[in-house]
Amino acid sequence: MELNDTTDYQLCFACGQRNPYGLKLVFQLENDTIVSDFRPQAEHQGFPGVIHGGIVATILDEALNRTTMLADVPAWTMTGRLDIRYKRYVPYGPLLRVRAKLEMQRGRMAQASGYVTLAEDENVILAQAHGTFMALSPEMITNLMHENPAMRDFFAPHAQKPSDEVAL
Ligand SMILES: CCCCCCCCCC(=O)SCCNC(=O)CCNC(=O)[C@H](O)C(C)(C)COP(=O)(O)OP(=O)(O)OC[C@H]1O[C@@H](n2cnc3c(N)ncnc32)[C@H](O)[C@@H]1OP(=O)(O)O
Repeated sequence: MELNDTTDYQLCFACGQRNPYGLKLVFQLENDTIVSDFRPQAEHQGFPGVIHGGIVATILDEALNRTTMLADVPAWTMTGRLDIRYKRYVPYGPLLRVRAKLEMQRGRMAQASGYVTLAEDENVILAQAHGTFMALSPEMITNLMHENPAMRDFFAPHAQKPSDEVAL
């Protein structure tokens, strides 16, 4: 299972390593948990010294979204709903850590939860989230691969099987 896009696309705002404006998140698997560390840059602040809530939301969104790769039927998903509780302000400076877990999968829908802490102190939760994610249809993945050939390797396991293909 590939958690990170290593194709020559890599333009996702959260995880694309070629996106000059992106967060360049890299995900790892620790048992059943998706984990990523992130060091905010000056331009990620809202109030001085405080990481913008939208950036925190992006980190949580992307991490929760990745948990659907851990499902019995792994799937690339669209975020349908994301509920965030900002418990404490996220400081500019220290390394951050996000952890996310898949809670359930039923049909095309999955639910996940996760939280952001300082990497050096995971006891204090700064923000936590719960979300609902809907699997991209095989047809959509097939279209994505058609329009973005560079992403074929990434999406191929989730594309339509030849037997599913509709005769033209
Ligand atoms: C390249 C490297 C990797 C990149 C990863 C990038 C991750 C990016 C994460 C994102 O930012 S995704 C972009 C932000 N999200 C969107 O743009 C989603 C926009 N919304 C949609 O496309 C559709 O509304 C959605 C896919 C979420 C659902 O539409 P569907 O047509 O697939 O579902 P439908 O409306 O038929 O509903 C099917 C079931 O799901 C339920 N459902 C749909 N949307 C829901 C929702 N939001 N929350 C809870 N349940 C939902 C719905 O009630 C229903 O339940 P039942 O079957 O029991 O009737």
